[in-house]
Amino acid sequence: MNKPHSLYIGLMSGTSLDGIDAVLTKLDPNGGTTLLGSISSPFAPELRTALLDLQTPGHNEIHLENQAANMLAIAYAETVQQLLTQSKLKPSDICAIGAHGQTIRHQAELPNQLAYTHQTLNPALLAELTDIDVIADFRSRDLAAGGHGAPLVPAFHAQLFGCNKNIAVLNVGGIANLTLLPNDGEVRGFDCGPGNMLMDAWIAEQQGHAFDEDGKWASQGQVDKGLLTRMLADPFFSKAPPKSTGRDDFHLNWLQQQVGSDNIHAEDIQASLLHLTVHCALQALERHAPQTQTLIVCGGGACNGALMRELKAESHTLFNNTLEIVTSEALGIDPQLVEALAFAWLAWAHQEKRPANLPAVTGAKGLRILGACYPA
Ligand SMILES: Nc1ncnc2c1ncn2[C@@H]1O[C@H](COP(=O)(O)OP(=O)(O)OP(=O)(O)O)[C@@H](O)[C@H]1O
Ligand SMILES: CC(=O)N[C@H]1[C@@H]2OC[C@@H](O2)[C@@H](O)[C@@H]1O[C@H](C)C(=O)O
Repeated sequence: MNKPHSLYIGLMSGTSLDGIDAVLTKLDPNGGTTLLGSISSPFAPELRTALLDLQTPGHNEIHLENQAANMLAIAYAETVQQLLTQSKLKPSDICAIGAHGQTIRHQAELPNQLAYTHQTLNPALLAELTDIDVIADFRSRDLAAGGHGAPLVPAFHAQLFGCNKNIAVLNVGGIANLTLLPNDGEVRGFDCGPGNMLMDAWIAEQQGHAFDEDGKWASQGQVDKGLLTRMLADPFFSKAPPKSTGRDDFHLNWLQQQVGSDNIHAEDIQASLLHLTVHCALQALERHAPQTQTLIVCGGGACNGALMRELKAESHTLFNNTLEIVTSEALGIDPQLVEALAFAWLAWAHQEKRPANLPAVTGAKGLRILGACYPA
């Protein structure tokens, strides 16, 4: 605290489980962000397996979870070290690290029970290894105040993209989430359904690839109308916000149940999953912000050419050719770094004692300061 600079590091490892996105940013006194450097490091296979195994309940979870939390802290610390070396900086130059951790459970609505969410990470070890203040556990306080603890990026999207136009931001990560930035109203946002996660899971199961490069495999298939209809009948899609989801709700078993005993070609399943992602996002946008003029796409899905083409094609029908769709790249922001930038900003907000949740988004009963600090 009280460092002369306002340099922050943001560390994000999201629901795709593809690795760590790290950014070094300079924060101005109003929360304006200037990106100074970035690194993306894929997870080592054993760490990815350990984190993936924890997504479903299993034997000896407490031990396994703590081991994974330690491994993740070590992987985060190595990434921070690379970022410092690359930027020719030392730990004392950095105000704080905002570290998301890995979501392994997200139970934001439990009938007759208190809700919870859990991002695994050993933040004390990360502070010890880096000698930098670490801010972690950003979601719990919002949940304690009755919110979903997610999505948290809408406040940052408002800061980054401004609120004076009818803009929406679509993050297509493992899960897809929308931020609505109307020019005359409150910032809103919610998770709209699966992003890349089911497509990743299906191509991994069928072909052993981590993801469908540029959506090429999906492009070889046709949407299966029966499968699409069954998938869209999942109650999550018709729920009103606030709403959030994760691997707890959408996973390979969920897909296999929807396919059932139908004999559908594997590439048609992939095409249907791509269409599901596109359709759910645009339908939610049309339902909640039909006046939107520009949709900014970020997250790894922005790098999927087939997904971007289908978003544009489907929007012509739903929005009558009035919706412009761009990736954040067009605005000079790497789509894959937006969430890591958000966690640097959330760390800044914590250190500045500024509330960073949006009750209109998460459903919390009030504004709250997010995160817990582990001093260097
Ligand atoms: N060139 C590409 N072609 C197709 N898909 C891609 C490409 N590059 C990235 N992706 C997709 O983006 C995913 C990673 O996206 P991202 O890093 O935004 O997710 P995340 O941050 O883990 O998820 P979330 O936002 O839900 O927390 C990959 O798993 C893959 O599905
Ligand atoms: C519980 C959790 O980790 N949720 C993630 C996930 O990934 C995308 C979407 O679902 C979003 O709600 C959230 O992440 C971003 C960073 C958020 O909080 O805004």
